[in-house]
Amino acid sequence: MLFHVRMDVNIPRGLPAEEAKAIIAKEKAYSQALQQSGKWRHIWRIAGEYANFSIFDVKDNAELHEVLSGLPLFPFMKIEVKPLLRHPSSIREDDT
Ligand SMILES: O=C(O)C[C@H]1C=CC(=O)O1
Repeated sequence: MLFHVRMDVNIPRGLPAEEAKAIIAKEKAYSQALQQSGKWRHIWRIAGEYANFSIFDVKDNAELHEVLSGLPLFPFMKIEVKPLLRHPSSIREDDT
């Protein structure tokens, strides 16, 4: 199943810089492993915001929840999810 996900990150100002740096490094490794696996299909930065639009390809809602709640930055994120399905006019082979 495909999901469009928006993640807005808000790291509290009080979090020590070294701690924030370590969490961001973990997040990058976690994200890149999921991209390698094919479950995190796309990620784009939203210009001018500490936020991204992503496309996930996972088995079901439960797997999406597991993946998202495992994000090292999860405690500092607002996440919005929209389920996607193939558009009947689509000419692309890879959007299911
Ligand atoms: O920077 C972000 O958008 C938040 C998060 C998502 C992937 C990653 O490496 O960091």
